[in-house]
Amino acid sequence: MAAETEPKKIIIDTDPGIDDAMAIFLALQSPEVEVIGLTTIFGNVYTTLATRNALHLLEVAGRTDIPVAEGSHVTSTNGTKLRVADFVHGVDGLGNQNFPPPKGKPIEESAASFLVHQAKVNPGKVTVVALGPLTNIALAIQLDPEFAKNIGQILILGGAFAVNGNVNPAAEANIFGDPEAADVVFTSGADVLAVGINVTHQVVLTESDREKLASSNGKFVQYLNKILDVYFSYHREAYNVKGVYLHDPTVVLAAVDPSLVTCIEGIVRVQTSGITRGITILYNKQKSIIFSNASFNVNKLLEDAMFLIWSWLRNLEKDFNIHFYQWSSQIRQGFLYQ
Ligand SMILES: O=c1[nH]cnc2c1ncn2[C@@H]1O[C@H](CO)[C@@H](O)[C@H]1O
Repeated sequence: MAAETEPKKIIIDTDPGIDDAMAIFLALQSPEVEVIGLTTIFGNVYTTLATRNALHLLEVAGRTDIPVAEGSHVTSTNGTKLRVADFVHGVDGLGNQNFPPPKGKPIEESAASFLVHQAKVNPGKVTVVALGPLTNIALAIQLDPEFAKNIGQILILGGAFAVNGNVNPAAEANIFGDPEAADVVFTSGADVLAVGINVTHQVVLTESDREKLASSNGKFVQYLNKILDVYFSYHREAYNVKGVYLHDPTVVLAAVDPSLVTCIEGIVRVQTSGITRGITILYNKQKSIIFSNASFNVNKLLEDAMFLIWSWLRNLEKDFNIHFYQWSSQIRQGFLYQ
């Protein structure tokens, strides 16, 4: 008999957020992972609203057994001038739907302390899926010098590797939200896998995909269909695309099925000042340069989005009860790159 593999324990650090909602539902629908907690952060919304939305999404999913730990309200350098993307996700972060307030409450422990604690009791076994600015993760690293060693892997939705950013030509939104924190994480020595917008902009849920989803009466798809309007409008106006980028779900897929992922390895640093504040620089070691600073550590970048949409749909199909398999051949032909 095949040995049962234990599901991978994940903590989702999140700023919900429409694509965060998709990612959280996707994780809850995937038996390969066990969501052991949500930690919250500013980004798409302020932290207070992120906590409220995280609790709400767990109530929608019927998973109030999962704890929510509230994260930092300020950046890792105590910055209070936060850039919040309500123009992408609506003022409530969930497509302006006026959902009722959640019944549940966050736990007493802070996000950083929850991360430290969980990594300590399950050394090497916990994956953090970081979907917002990296403040909580940097605080965890600063709180416990052992955290970078204890944590299994840190998967990051962030960075714009060799492409323009989405906040400005240099910076991607999550890195821009707290560049100092991002640099702490990339140089921490932890096992870091970054999924930049150079990848996620290839993972598009089109209008016709959405129509197919809408024809399902699954609970998650009905909910997502409601909140997606605002996200579609934003993408049409800002990027002139007839679809939405599946940023956060792509990172969850890298946790659910690492075999989908091809990576390149290199050193990543984040610029923290000037007009390129928030830019992510990858040095992929094609040329041997001797650095005077020996503390650089190697990070991995998700390189290839080829099979991700297919896989995303495969997972949600459990709820959507419709069939998408014919799409995989299209994806193999490379339409993602057109
Ligand atoms: O133009 C933008 N400005 C700010 N945030 C954005 C923009 N486009 C997408 N996102 C949000 O930032 C993360 C990816 O960078 C995603 O969470 C996405 O929803």
